[in-house]
Amino acid sequence: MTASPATTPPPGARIPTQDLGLISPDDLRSAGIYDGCFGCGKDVADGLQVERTSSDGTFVHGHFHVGDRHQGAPGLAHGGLLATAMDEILGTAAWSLGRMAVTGRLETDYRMPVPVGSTVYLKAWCTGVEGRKIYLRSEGRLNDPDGPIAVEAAALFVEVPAVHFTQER
Ligand SMILES: CCCCC/C=C\C/C=C\C/C=C\C/C=C\CCCC(=O)SCCNC(=O)CCNC(=O)[C@H](O)C(C)(C)COP(=O)(O)OP(=O)(O)OC[C@H]1O[C@@H](n2cnc3c(N)ncnc32)[C@H](O)[C@@H]1OP(=O)(O)O
Repeated sequence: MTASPATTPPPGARIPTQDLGLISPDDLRSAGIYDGCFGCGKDVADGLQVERTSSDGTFVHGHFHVGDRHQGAPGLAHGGLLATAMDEILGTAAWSLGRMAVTGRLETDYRMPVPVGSTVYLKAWCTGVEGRKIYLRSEGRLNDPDGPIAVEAAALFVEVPAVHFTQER
């Protein structure tokens, strides 16, 4: 992955090990908080419906199925949707560290076309934290957790206060 300086942690940035586990859409729904995410909302018919499957303090994993509604070129996934999938799993990795954070910068490398009908297996991990800045990487593999890398990303997430998500911001 060719990451820019903005998404590369500075020397000495620490890598946190805290793992709060996955916050699933079901958790959010039952808490009455949130059900409308384009990336993971189960009831968002045209969304990606990314399913998060595990978190072990280093890596978070998930997957999604590429449907007709995700097409760009005929029969192939749209690149913007693949970037969205990267954003989703990167955000999951940041939040599973107990950090309320939003995407500041997202860089994506597309390595292979992703056909409609594929399942993309997602993985993300933190490469360093400095102050409010959280550096992360992710990858999406084709049709198998160990399949070829079709898309990969580097990102800078920035920690924000809860008011970021309210009308009062
Ligand atoms: C997000 C999910 C919400 C859901 C909530 C509900 C339930 C949660 C449950 C589960 C969550 C699980 C998973 C999450 C899933 C998906 C994640 C999706 C994430 C998104 O899809 S989220 C939407 C897109 N996102 C935005 O909508 C952000 C808009 N934006 C801003 O809100 C501000 O722009 C902000 C806050 C980014 C910074 O603003 P600010 O004023 O607070 O701080 P400031 O500007 O000082 O930046 C501080 C330091 O970051 C550096 N920095 C900032 N941006 C940079 C850039 N682009 N390039 C290089 N460096 C950058 C500065 O250079 C400085 O660095 P330094 O400290 O060294 O000077």
